[in-house]
Amino acid sequence: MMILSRLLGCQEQLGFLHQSKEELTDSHPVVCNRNILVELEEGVGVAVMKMKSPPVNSLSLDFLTEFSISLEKLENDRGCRGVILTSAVPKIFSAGLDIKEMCGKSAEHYAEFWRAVQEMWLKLYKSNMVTIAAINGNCPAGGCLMAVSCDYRIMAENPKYSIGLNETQLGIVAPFWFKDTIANTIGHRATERSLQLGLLYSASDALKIGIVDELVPEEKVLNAAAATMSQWLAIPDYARQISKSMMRKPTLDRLLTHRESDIQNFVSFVTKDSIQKSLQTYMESLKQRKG
Ligand SMILES: CC/C=C\C/C=C\CCCC/C=C/C(=O)SCCNC(=O)CCNC(=O)[C@H](O)C(C)(C)COP(=O)(O)OP(=O)(O)OC[C@H]1O[C@@H](n2cnc3c(N)ncnc32)[C@H](O)[C@@H]1OP(=O)(O)O
Repeated sequence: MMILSRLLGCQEQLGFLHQSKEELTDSHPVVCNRNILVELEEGVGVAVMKMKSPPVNSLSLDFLTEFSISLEKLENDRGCRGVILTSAVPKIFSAGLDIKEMCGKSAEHYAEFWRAVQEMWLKLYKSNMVTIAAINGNCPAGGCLMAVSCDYRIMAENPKYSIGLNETQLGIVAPFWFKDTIANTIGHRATERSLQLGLLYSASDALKIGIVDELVPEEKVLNAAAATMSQWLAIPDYARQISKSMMRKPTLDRLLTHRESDIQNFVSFVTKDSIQKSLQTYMESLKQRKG
């Protein structure tokens, strides 16, 4: 019930009510949501989802809810066959899960938050559409999860940007389905090293290890994503979708089977004093780094 009311509440915020006339008459309909801008190029059947939640596109409960609803809308739109996921915030793809959602809140809140994280991943990983991440900025932890859940990743070749699952550096643990998703991308051994050490890879190292598929100059990321999209869309949908599902279903089923226990694990993990302390110390270190 709580989730339903949040979804309904969010649908109002989603801004279908706030579209300007220009946006509606444009041949590229734009939906201006609070955290995500969705632009569907109807003739081509490709949507661009631009995350725009400054300063760092952190994945808050509101953001995740909006993301899942937006993706579902595209999924149900027969005119949309592909999605490019990118950021409208300079230098940041996404800073990952919003740490504030994991600090000093109730057990009920943590459970609701974690269900929303699961939902985002389930929707993205099982999408029938072609999904391409156009990574135009830093991409740690939950941001990396989003990227590796797509079918293909193109990253800006900027030495200042990094990508990876750095959870252990915060004193927390990436859950099994984060691990499965990255292992399906870079293999078991590289995942073991990557997870234990909480490695963040530079763009060039990310290409070498296979977290990303291609590097291009920053200003060409979106064009490169569009070019790759047209190659993938040249394959008949049905054959491609069955192949995708064949590869991903066991990983999806594992979370679906253990969804409730995964939420309980998260809640009991995150409510530990030691974990709360680690997360608070990490947030403070982020603030101090600035000063
Ligand atoms: C047994 C296991 C069972 C179950 C599982 C249990 C547990 C948990 C699993 C949880 C999995 C977690 C996944 C995650 O995604 S955790 C988040 C990890 N993210 C990071 O480590 C990134 C942190 N951020 C950065 O490194 C930098 O901010 C970044 C992205 C490189 C950008 O740098 P910069 O442009 O310089 O910006 P600032 O650092 O100055 O940040 C601006 C502003 O944003 C705040 N902020 C940054 N990141 C986050 C975040 N992830 N959440 C919330 N807030 C964030 C930062 O503090 C600044 O705030 P201020 O108020 O000072 O302006």
